[in-house]
Amino acid sequence: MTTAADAVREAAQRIAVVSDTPRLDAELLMAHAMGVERNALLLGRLADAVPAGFEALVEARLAHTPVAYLTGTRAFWTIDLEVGPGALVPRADSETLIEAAVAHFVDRAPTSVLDLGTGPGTLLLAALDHWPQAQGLGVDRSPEALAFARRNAGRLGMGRRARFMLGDWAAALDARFDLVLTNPPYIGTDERLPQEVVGHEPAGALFAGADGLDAYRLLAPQLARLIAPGGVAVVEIGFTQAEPVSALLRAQGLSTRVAQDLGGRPRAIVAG
Ligand SMILES: C[S@@+](CC[C@H](N)C(=O)[O-])C[C@H]1O[C@@H](n2cnc3c(N)ncnc32)[C@H](O)[C@@H]1O
Repeated sequence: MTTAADAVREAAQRIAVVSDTPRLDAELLMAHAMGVERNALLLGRLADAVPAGFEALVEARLAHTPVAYLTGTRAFWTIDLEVGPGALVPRADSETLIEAAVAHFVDRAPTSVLDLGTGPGTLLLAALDHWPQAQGLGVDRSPEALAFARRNAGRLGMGRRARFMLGDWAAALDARFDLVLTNPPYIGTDERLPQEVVGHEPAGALFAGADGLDAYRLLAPQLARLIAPGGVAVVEIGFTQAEPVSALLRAQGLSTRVAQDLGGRPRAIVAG
């Protein structure tokens, strides 16, 4: 009999053609097909028979579908988020923004958080999980993404602390917030991306004009009026964008510093 362990091994070999993390992908798909956490696989369920549905998941992965769209969830910071087509898959690099915010609020906790371009609620819900007394607002122009965000807030027991609004960045807002988080689209329109990204994730979450800076040009003046006294904005950047984005923020009278991701690359601008 082919065991789940055999099937994971074989699937990983096939998935290696489309993924840099084939063994992890195969294990996540097997855990999903079995209806268990990946940890349960590592604890021995790989001796089980291959569940129905595993092969279809592998086929979809070979067609470049992101693993998170197949399993329906993605871990981010301390929370698990429900994700699917219509919402960007949260990236580990974006945890740099939460780390930078935690480093800023050493002596006090933020009570109000704004997440511009919230997608499935990623940065807002991670921040509210970290600061249980805080409340917040997530804005996105994508109704599909906001549907995921609202479901995630409910699933995580944050339905009363997290509100979500359909909108064009902060155009409709006049309040100030202790913490403003944003990871807007920042890819230049000519940049080449992997098939699993361009073929599956929403273009409106990725691209921002020829130089990738269009969203920052709109956001910079808005951020300057949104930050409460003593507060801070933390803005994700592509690793070549520290200079131009800092310049846009400084032109609005904000002071800036760069925060690096775990790979030591510039990943966020902290502005206040
Ligand atoms: C890179 S994704 C980040 C999503 C989410 N914050 C995350 O990390 O998973 C950028 C998000 O900004 C949203 N967005 C793009 N343009 C926008 C606009 N003008 N106003 C509001 N949201 C916008 C997209 O729909 C998308 O959800």
